[in-house]
Amino acid sequence: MGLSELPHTPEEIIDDPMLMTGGNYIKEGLDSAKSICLIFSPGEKDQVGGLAKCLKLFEKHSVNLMHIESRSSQRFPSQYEFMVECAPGGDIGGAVTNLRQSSAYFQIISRNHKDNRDTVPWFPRRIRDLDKFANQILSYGAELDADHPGFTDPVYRARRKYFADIAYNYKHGEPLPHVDYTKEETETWGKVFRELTKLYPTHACREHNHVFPLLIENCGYREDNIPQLEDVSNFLKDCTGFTLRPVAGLLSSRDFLAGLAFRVFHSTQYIRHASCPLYTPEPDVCHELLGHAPLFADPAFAQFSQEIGLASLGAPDDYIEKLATCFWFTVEFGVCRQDGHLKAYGAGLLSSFGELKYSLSGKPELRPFEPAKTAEQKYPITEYQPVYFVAESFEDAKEKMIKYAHTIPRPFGVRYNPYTQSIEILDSKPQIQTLVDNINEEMQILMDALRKL
Ligand SMILES: C[C@H](O)[C@H](O)[C@H]1CNc2nc(N)[nH]c(=O)c2N1
Ligand SMILES: N[C@@H](Cc1ccccc1)C(=O)O
Ligand SMILES: [Fe+2]
Repeated sequence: MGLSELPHTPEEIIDDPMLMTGGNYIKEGLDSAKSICLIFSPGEKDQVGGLAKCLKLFEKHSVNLMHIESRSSQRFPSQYEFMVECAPGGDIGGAVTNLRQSSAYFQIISRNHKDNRDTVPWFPRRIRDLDKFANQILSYGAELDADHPGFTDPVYRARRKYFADIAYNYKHGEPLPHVDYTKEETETWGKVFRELTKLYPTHACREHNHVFPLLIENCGYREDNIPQLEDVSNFLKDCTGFTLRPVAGLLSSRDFLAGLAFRVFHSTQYIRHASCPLYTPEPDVCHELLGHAPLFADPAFAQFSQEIGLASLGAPDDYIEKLATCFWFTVEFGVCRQDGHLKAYGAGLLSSFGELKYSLSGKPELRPFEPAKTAEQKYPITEYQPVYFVAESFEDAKEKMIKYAHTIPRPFGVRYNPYTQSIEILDSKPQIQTLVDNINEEMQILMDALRKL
């Protein structure tokens, strides 16, 4: 597709005040998995018609654009900043070289990072960018074992397709689709719920046991009812600002962690196959709602999760893998000591009554949680873990994990702006100045409150 075949030509965009202001966009029609995003501000002298000149450059180098937007620059307050998304192909290298020379600010963010080693891997910058993850899941039969318990059951497969469609079609901002679960599905939930709630008082960490009664009271957590994602999401939003969005299955670590930066938790909505309620090789609604959701209602845990998410944005692949491994052995399968007893705080344990019992039985190997070492440990995703890492306390695990996350190299700082629900890339003085001003205002509020105490 050439530039001229885009839904709008560059001239049309510039002439159309609607497209040049605040929320302008060109609808994306292409697969964005391999696109490259360029963020740039034209030099000072190029303010008038700056974008038009740049767009000509892309045309000259036969680069197709999928998306263009303009914002007021946070780095040079009197100037504009542009984000263009280029489809793979054409002479992108030539266009980049040209553009870099004439730009006051220039940054490349690449979705196809493997072929573009010197660029920052793509990451979502606005909350609605999470819509792009929908069809990037690992599926059973392909990446996951084909001996999945539901693989040969046509009724179960049809049901999974139904849930996958909900997730694929979901767009940020919509209410989370309400699902009528079948009698069999509710019975599976009932069995998992009954067995787990028997174990929680002795096996789950204090924080999980503290929040659980609130979910029973507010969100319809009952043996005979599978809670609706919408109700849980609204509850979490009130507690910590966390929200859920439906996902069709296991997301890549990079995408899953990126969601956390926005305090968004990707949640599956289907339930495990009825034949094996005690353990499933994939996350399901039991795992998300019984394992993960309770802790996202805890402010300190919510903050911790978001920090891991922020640390992952734009991180190199090998660091994502290390971060995900630490995440796996803490948030997913972590064990900690509380009052001298071993307790589970990992969601994968708190949702599997088989593995929950097993993990604290004394049989599996236990090692102290030490991020640098834990990050190197290989692990299976479709069977009980052979090794668990024990933290001295829940607090200790969080602290060590955050320290570790901050060792990830990246050429800029990032910050989540909750008002615009977007990630700010902090790499200029004016931005830092704005941040300092904000903190100053918070200090005023603090001092005022202190005086009144
Ligand atoms: C980050 C880490 O790999 C983690 O275990 C993720 C992977 N992807 C996921 N995807 C979904 N849908 N749900 C999850 O709980 C996870 N966990
Ligand atoms: N094994 C977990 C689900 C899960 C699968 C994969 C990763 C994390 C959790 C359960 O049975 O509840
Ligand atoms: Fe999980």
